[in-house]
Amino acid sequence: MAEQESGAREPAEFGLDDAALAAHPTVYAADAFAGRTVLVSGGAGGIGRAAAWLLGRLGARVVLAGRNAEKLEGARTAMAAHGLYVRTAVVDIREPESVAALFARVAAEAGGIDMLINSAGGQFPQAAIDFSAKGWNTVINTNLNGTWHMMQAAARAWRDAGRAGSIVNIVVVTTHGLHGVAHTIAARAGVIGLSQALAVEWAPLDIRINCIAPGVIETPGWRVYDPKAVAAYPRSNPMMRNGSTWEVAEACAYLGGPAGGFVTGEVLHVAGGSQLWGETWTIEKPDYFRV
Ligand SMILES: CCC/C=C/C(=O)SCCNC(=O)CCNC(=O)[C@H](O)C(C)(C)COP(=O)([O-])OP(=O)([O-])OC[C@H]1O[C@@H](n2cnc3c(N)ncnc32)[C@H](O)[C@@H]1OP(=O)([O-])[O-]
Ligand SMILES: NC(=O)C1=CN([C@@H]2O[C@H](COP(=O)(O)OP(=O)(O)OC[C@H]3O[C@@H](n4cnc5c(N)ncnc54)[C@H](OP(=O)(O)O)[C@@H]3O)[C@@H](O)[C@H]2O)C=CC1
Repeated sequence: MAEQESGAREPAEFGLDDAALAAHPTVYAADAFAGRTVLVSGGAGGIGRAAAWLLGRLGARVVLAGRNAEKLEGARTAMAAHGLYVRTAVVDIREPESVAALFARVAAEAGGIDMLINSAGGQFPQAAIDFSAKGWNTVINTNLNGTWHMMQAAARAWRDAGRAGSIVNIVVVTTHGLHGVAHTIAARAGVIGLSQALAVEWAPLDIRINCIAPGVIETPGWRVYDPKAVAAYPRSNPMMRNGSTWEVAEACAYLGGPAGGFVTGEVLHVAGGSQLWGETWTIEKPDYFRV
């Protein structure tokens, strides 16, 4: 892979750690989310964790959700030590019953939510022609069906409580330059289309729905990618660098909070322009494309 370099790093080194997330400067006022409750799926992962830290620091009560209780507890402990209000809940977003139980618990223990960030998701790199039925179904179930279960449960809770809400779905860049993850592009394009349909259908319920399409953002999720592919990520966009989870977190605060009050059905790329120029190969680039 001529265009990819060596320089492998350990997955644990990817992204901002809790100490950095506790101290990172923010453009938002310290009380911008005071009185709000935010549920973050994938909240112990890279992007979700940064969003949880930011919104918690801005005064929100935060509920972190994911499958791995130990990971969730690690994130909760770090944030609680900083004086933030954090609760955790185990959920598999692919299972409607698990999602229903999550929302029942959040209603009972936190009085419901005002904002949902769907950051739970992921995929593995593989040439599409080699996808197994199980692999395809896993990625579609996680990213499209799982996100839908979370959105519908949130909307039902808001409708029943007569409460306004906003949803931010973390997707991927679907329109240009991301290769080797066709299953996730199909799933996320589905989430974008769904979000646009629901932005209209649920506007009468005072529910806003937007998506963020991150480009290459350093997180532990990168562990499934070949180190040689990862080494090439900084050259995959016109800004010639990787993005940080904080940059996505601040976009979540904009779209999901009061600043984005008149924005719905939108897709915000936080991708250094990779939706326009550049290529991200998560698998080895075929010789056919080498010029
Ligand atoms: C910068 C680039 C752009 C984007 C970056 C990011 O999003 S990074 C941040 C995002 N974060 C992430 O992406 C997090 C990392 N990703 C993951 O954890 C998983 O890819 C997941 C999201 C599918 C969850 O899976 P899970 O724990 O629910 O399930 P499981 O692990 O048990 O797999 C189920 C089935 O899927 C198949 N299959 C799975 N892997 C491979 C493979 N390498 N090869 C081939 N096939 C594979 C296989 O069929 C397997 O069943 P089997 O044959 O074993 O019986
Ligand atoms: N990092 C990047 O470069 C990019 C990331 N994205 C997307 O952003 C989102 C967040 O990614 P990132 O933070 O990097 O990745 P991480 O892998 O760090 O975080 C993803 C989190 O999702 C949770 N999760 C996965 N499957 C499920 C499930 N079925 N039910 C509940 N939780 C689940 C995992 O938690 P647990 O293990 O506890 O289940 C994990 O902590 C993902 O959708 C990702 O694809 C998009 C473009 C680029």
